[in-house]
Amino acid sequence: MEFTKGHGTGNDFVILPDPDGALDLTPGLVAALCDRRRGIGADGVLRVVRSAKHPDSAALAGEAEWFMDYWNADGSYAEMCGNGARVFVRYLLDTGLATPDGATLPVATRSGVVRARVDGDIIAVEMRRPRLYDGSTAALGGLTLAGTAVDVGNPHLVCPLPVGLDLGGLDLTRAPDVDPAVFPAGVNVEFTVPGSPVDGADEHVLMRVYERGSAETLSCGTGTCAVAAVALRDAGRDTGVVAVDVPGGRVTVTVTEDGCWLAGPAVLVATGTITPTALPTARPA
Ligand SMILES: N[C@@H](CCC[C@H](N)C(=O)O)C(=O)O
Repeated sequence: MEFTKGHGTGNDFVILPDPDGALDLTPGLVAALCDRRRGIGADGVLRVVRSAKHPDSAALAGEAEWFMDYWNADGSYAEMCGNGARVFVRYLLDTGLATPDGATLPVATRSGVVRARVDGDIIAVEMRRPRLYDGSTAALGGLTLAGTAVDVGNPHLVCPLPVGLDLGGLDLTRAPDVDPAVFPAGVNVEFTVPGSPVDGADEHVLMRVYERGSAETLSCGTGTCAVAAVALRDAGRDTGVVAVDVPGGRVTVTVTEDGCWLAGPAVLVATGTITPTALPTARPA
């Protein structure tokens, strides 16, 4: 089984080419591949399959040739992965499965078709405009933090920290407790503090994230979109450009009237061959 390893601002993925959808990809195999000591190690898996060849994307085959079959490290599915989409596009281009023609490149996901633009090292994807819902809370380490629920195709809870709380001091070695009535399918939880002004950005935010299905990651693209939308709302704006610093680097989020562009580096670092029989015993998600 061939693989490529790639990342977007440190959010890392095992990429599996499977154009005809022939691979029997199970939650156990995904978890084994993502195991950082016994497998390859990653926050998630991106299977590269023709849209026409996968039941979740066949209806989108007329709009996008390739389907990003995204899985979290624990073997669960997610509807959308912003950094994954950017790395997926890097893979399509570098392997010649798609050709940059100056226009946007469509990619099918479980949350619909996203469009990508390439500018050298930077890959930007346009996703849906984040939808802001009611407040909820996240509890960790004896703190209960207020946040805003945000839908970016997948669920998020954005919690700006009260003044005086240190972002780096949060213990994200375990999942924050959230309200299961508000998030019955789980949620990605972002914690933020304001940053100092950045040229070309209307707002600047520093963020850490605890991802559903992957634990703390160095970056979460959809999370940065959720954070940007909340920062703009709190600044009294509907649209704008937000620089978001994550532990793995910086992305730029541009919220428009009808969408949200996520831009940042996307890098492929290795290719190789997996020995499936040597992987840790498949375990259920
Ligand atoms: N890291 C991703 C989000 C991946 C999915 C998430 N863990 C979920 O379960 O919703 C991103 O870059 O958006």
